[in-house]
Amino acid sequence: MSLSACQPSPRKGHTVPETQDQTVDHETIRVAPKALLHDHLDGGLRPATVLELSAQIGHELPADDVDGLAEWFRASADSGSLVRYLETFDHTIAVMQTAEGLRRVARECVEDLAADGVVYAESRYAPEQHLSQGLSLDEVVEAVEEGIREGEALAAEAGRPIRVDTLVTAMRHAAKSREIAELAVRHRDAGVAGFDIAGAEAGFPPTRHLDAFEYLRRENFHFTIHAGEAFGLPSIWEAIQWCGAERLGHGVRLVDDLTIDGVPVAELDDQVPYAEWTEEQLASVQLGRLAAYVRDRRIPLEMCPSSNLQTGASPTIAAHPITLLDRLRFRVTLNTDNRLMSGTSMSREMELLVAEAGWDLRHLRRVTVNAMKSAFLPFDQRLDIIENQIKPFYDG
Ligand SMILES: O=c1[nH]cnc2c1ncn2[C@H]1C[C@H](O)[C@@H](CO)O1
Ligand SMILES: [Zn+2]
Repeated sequence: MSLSACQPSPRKGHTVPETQDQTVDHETIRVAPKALLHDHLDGGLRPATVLELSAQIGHELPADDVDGLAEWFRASADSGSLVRYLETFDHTIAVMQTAEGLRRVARECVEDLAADGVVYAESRYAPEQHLSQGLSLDEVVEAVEEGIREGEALAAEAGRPIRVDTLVTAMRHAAKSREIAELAVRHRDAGVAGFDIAGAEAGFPPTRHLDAFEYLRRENFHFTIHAGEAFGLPSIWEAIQWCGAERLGHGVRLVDDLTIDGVPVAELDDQVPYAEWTEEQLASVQLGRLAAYVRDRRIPLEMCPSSNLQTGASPTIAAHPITLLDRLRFRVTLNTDNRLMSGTSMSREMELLVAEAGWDLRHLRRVTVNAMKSAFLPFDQRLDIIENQIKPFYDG
């Protein structure tokens, strides 16, 4: 992909002079420090690792070489339906059933993120899906944390320091969320920074898991909820107002609560890309009560553009609500969701927005700082990363 390839490359030290045109080239994006809040551990395996581990355990795969398998995941996830998208995880979860497999996948995840310039990430997975070979829930968490610490050490040795915390997820169709919430809290001092629910959204509202969320609040623990991806405003409303979610996983359907003269913005006749909207057009957008609450309270949106294209939540990158919500100053963050299923990375998500949605370095800085502000990390540590890693790069 060519991205303003004629732009001057950044100064030595990879900082960007304040006077420089804010368009951004491939190399600047690659080296820019990134913060990632929404990345599934079981959605980010290397195809080569899936092949190798499958061969060891006799698991049958739909392709037998690296490129073929990578393409199979991407194409199969490209179904336009979240439920079908989720079926592809059978092949990654199959090779994450032993401590060794989990440790390796976690280690490689950290190395891959660090190589992409990510300096802080929260990696999530559902321990209840990794019990088929006899591991206990605690053993699953311990294996993942070991792998992450190994990955952090290797990345530091390679000169790419990264901090990775985990979010422990409960599957929303199951009835284990209270037990999983207690598991997360048990490991809070060993790298688990928060809790989440994931899986098919329609038919499985967040309030099914109210007991878990009430428990987590009593424990002063952090949680986010996948909401407003395959289902609309009621799911977001429940996640925030009933369950007390601190952040929203996706939240893309919040756009349904934005109107101009009573018409939802996504249904306007004249569909101009959000990047091209004038200030006057932006000022004419009316926020419904829920959208206004989300913006007023600075509730972070963990947005994942490529994933949303695959599940049908958005038609194109240019028309993705992330650009409108950012321009309206919601607290937007940019994420990968599932790097394997989307064939993506943080750099690629940034490149797509620059190439197709009019983003420049100021947008990338904003979503990066937003993500760090919204991390489930102690305040002083968030500040340290913003001041010492993110701002020195983006502000030059
Ligand atoms: O985007 C998603 N929405 C809902 N659930 C998801 C998404 N991506 C991954 N998951 C599910 C599948 C994984 O097995 C599980 C835990 O990471 O979370
Ligand atoms: Zn997700």
